[in-house]
Amino acid sequence: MVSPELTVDVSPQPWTGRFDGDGAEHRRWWQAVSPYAPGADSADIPQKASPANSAEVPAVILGFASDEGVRRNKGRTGAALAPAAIRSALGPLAFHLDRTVSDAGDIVVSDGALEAGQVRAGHAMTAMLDAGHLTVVLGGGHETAFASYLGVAGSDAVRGGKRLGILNLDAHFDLRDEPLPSSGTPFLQMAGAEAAAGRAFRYAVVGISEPNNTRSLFNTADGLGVRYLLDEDCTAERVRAFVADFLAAVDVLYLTIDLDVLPASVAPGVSAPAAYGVPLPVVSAVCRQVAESGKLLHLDVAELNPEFDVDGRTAKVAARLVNTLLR
Ligand SMILES: N=CN[C@@H](CCC(=O)O)C(=O)O
Ligand SMILES: [Mn+2]
Ligand SMILES: [Mn+2]
Repeated sequence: MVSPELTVDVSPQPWTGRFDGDGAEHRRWWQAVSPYAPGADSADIPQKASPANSAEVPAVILGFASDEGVRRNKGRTGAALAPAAIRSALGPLAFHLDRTVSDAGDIVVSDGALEAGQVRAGHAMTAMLDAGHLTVVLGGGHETAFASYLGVAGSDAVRGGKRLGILNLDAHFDLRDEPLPSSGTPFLQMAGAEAAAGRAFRYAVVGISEPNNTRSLFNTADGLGVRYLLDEDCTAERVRAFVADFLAAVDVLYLTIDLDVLPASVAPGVSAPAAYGVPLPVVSAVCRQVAESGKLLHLDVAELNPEFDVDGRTAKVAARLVNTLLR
């Protein structure tokens, strides 16, 4: 198999964390993660390309260091620092995973060059997906989601006819109709791209805050057939049933977590903190449910803003959710 090209702006940096020993029983993320080398791991061995157990699919992490989407959306910038902050929070965590994890480094969005960065990240992701990896993108503002979509939409799985579902954990629809793409527009961009590709747009959102989305955004969501649960309706039981229904209607899932879905006390380090929010145990249960479905193709975590974080609280939550999804 020919190794796919990978061009990133920042190569993988060393991971750090507490050292308890070299043995497997002492292993933490910083000891387990290796630099991504296209073609080097078991995913490229044909008989291992589709492991029977989805918990053994190798994962690869890619950072999307971008402030431009939030800047264009008139929010508080700082999310470009998030990939490094999430890696720092992941590094010391005990490693209980059955899969390998590698780090491909970062795509860096320079001022104004959002669209080009999204395309570059998408290409890198598609190559990783087609080599048999579970891809994990660390944003960036929620403009990260359109980069993720480009990667997923270009994959053999989706081009080959697998029904794609996009599940967003978010206080916002991010269906804004604006002249320029931003952190507020990615899912309307996806709706247009899916229509152009002749595919159904399957988009569901858990955690919508009614006072933080205008009537116009609700109308757009209704017009596109978007399924959603309001934050106040997010009991564990209702969320579980909602996610199960959505999963049943798709073959592969792209899960995107906008950390502002969580209460501001749990996730203060975001551009737009949530006054209400979905409790962490409910969000964590969704992650477990998605992981156990075996349908997870790609995930990303967006909107962490380390400049407004408190004691790294939001970064730690992001790391914990990534760990749960890969477990
Ligand atoms: N990523 C997008 N976020 C929200 C921001 C809302 C706000 O700033 O209040 C949106 O565009 O709706
Ligand atoms: Mn969002
Ligand atoms: Mn949001």
